[in-house]
Amino acid sequence: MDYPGNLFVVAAPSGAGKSSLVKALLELDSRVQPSVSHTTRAPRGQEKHGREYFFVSPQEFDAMVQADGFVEWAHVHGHRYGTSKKMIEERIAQGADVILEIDFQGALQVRRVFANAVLIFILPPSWEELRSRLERRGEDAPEVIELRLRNAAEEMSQAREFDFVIINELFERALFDLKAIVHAQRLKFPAQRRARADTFKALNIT
Ligand SMILES: Nc1nc2c(ncn2[C@@H]2O[C@H](COP(=O)(O)OP(=O)(O)O)[C@@H](O)[C@H]2O)c(=O)[nH]1
Ligand SMILES: Nc1ncnc2c1ncn2[C@@H]1O[C@H](COP(=O)(O)OP(=O)(O)O)[C@@H](O)[C@H]1O
Repeated sequence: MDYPGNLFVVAAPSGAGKSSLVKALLELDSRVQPSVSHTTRAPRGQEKHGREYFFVSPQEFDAMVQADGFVEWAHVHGHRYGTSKKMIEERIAQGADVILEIDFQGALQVRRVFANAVLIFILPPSWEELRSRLERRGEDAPEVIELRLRNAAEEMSQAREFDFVIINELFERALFDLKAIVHAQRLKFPAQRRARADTFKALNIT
């Protein structure tokens, strides 16, 4: 199905900088809306229910799975995370651009349902830098950091399945790349024709 809005899916190993990049994009571009996932993990420091995630119990998560409420869901770092199907479909049907920040398993599942989804993978410049970002962030216990680093190798081996890869070395450069991908998607023929209907009509382009 061809929706008027675009769907962007961003995946990366934990600590590569995906949340920071998506947050900066959202501040710059009001046409992009975040999708808020459901998770069984506990909130961290400043996180709020309904803002970073919908924090739900394993039983509530099971009920959504049974009701076919997720476009995708996966086990990540010992917890379950899922994307509500209804929330995405409604918004891209209304012409909004929606961005998902999910793990690689989920990203590949989303593409099976929304064939036009744009898959973007964020890589850190090195293993040393990935570790030091996780440590500097100061949100996770040492054993959680070790688990995330062990999972990162598997996650990164999937990068070739994605449409675009951004190396997040210099933050501003990586943000520029992310903006360029979003912008290029909007310039594709059907989107451009919808956005500039008057011009297309004046030029007799159907
Ligand atoms: N499949 C899937 N993965 C998700 C979803 N929401 C978040 N994730 C992923 O779960 C992982 C853990 O996220 P989080 O606990 O917030 O820690 P982070 O890695 O520091 O962002 C990350 O790889 C997220 O991209 C979702 O709805 N579906
Ligand atoms: N290009 C960058 N250079 C240095 N530090 C960065 C860069 N991008 C992100 N960070 C920092 O690295 C840490 C992890 O970033 P975060 O966005 O939380 O990663 P993720 O969402 O991929 O787990 C944060 O403390 C963030 O401020």
